[in-house]
Amino acid sequence: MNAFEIRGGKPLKGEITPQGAKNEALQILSAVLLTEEKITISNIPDIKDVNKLIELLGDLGVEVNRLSKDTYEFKAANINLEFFQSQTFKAKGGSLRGSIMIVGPLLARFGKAAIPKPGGDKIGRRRLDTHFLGFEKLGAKFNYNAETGFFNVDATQLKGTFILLDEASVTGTANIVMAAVLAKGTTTIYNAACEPYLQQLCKMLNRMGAKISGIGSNLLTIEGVDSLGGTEHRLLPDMIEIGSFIGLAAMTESEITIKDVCYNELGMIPDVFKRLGIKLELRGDDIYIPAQKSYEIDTFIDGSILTVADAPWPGFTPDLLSIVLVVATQAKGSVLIHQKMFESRLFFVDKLIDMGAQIILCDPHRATIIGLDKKYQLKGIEMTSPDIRAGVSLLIAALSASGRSIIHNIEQIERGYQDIDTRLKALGADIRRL
Ligand SMILES: CC(=O)N[C@H]1[C@@H](OP(=O)(O)OP(=O)(O)OC[C@H]2O[C@@H](n3ccc(=O)[nH]c3=O)[C@H](O)[C@@H]2O)O[C@H](CO)[C@@H](O)[C@@H]1O
Ligand SMILES: C=C(OP(=O)(O)O)C(=O)O
Repeated sequence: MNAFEIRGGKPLKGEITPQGAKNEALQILSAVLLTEEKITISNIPDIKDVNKLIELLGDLGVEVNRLSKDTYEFKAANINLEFFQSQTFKAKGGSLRGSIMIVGPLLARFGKAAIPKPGGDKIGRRRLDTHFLGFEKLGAKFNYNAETGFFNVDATQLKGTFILLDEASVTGTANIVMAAVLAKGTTTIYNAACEPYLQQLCKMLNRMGAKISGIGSNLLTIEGVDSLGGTEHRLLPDMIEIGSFIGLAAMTESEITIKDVCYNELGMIPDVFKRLGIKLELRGDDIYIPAQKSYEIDTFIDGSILTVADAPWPGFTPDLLSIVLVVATQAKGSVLIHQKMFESRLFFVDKLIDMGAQIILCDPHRATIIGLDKKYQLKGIEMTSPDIRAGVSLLIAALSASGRSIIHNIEQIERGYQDIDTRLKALGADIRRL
């Protein structure tokens, strides 16, 4: 297992460009299975989870052509459905969360699909009911084979229908949309997730010939078509990286410009950081963060302590709550972090407490942070990254802390952040891979 050694306490300076969005990439890559024609995708991040899915597509028989560092061409003309039975598929398909989204397209195009129980972060229960209840509504038969650990679905012909999702699941909505585009008749999906990455997926599917309306809302209407064609697609910048860099700048008193952020797609992310007292300016389509000695957490209008909670889009994404939490440890004032969606994502606060942060973990979902207002610097320690976002939060804490920190299990961070050590070094960070 690799580790990072960080010597913290140095302000950083410069420009950083966000990578293409990890979670959009996983949806868009799955969609290439819907057509036998060529699909070109650009701004693909070179990160573990995305590369694993690309490899899996290749194993399934998709022709994969890398045109440049971040641009690939895919052609899913000859899919090997036998591959589902293999041990390789079990190992690779189960190693990331995003692989679940190959089920919808395969079911739609070939009438059957299987997937081992998918991986991803260990951040609490991560059920898949929404996905399979949706497929069943479209007429598929579903079974989970406890012995093999595989979810299987099959259908001779999917039929459009009204589906009220049991929750606004992001990957669940993407999966059901990709199944419904080739179903017979009209599908209406209510309580659909509507975050920008899903909007991107729906727009791409429409360019391929699908008929989806209601994009951006929680009510999607999909008129099924017989087949889909090729297209070109560019991924948005990764909004979680953008939020992480805003947090990094504030914590380390750094002057940083985050380039080409597609500000209009960031929803309430900039405002949440502003409520922590962080100054940021929109310059063109860049976010400029000046070096700040201090930042003060807002209160609610009635003077009560601010709560930052996650919610399905357009609410605040759960993937940035760990970053907000770490940034609050050095703010002036207090904030309650309420992680409603995942029940095991806040346990990493132990490490921050060891570093000197003042945090009360109220229960698995809530933590109160009493900001130190930079009066006491965090101190470097040795720690292990439990999940991707906690990992980056610990990295930010280590960069702001005095002395030396070691972060183990950085594979978690590298699931989602491309060349993070090299890019931070370019800003002046003292970070070394062990
Ligand atoms: C590969 C990928 O894209 N992963 C993202 C995707 O995961 P993923 O699609 O797996 O997450 P879901 O949207 O299905 O659900 C996330 C969690 O929130 C809960 N939930 C969801 C909706 C709802 O209305 N109420 C509710 O409580 C679910 O039970 C689950 O515990 O979306 C999550 C929520 O933005 C992100 O954290 C993940 O990074
Ligand atoms: C939880 C995340 O990823 P995944 O769903 O792939 O585990 C994340 O990106 O923060």
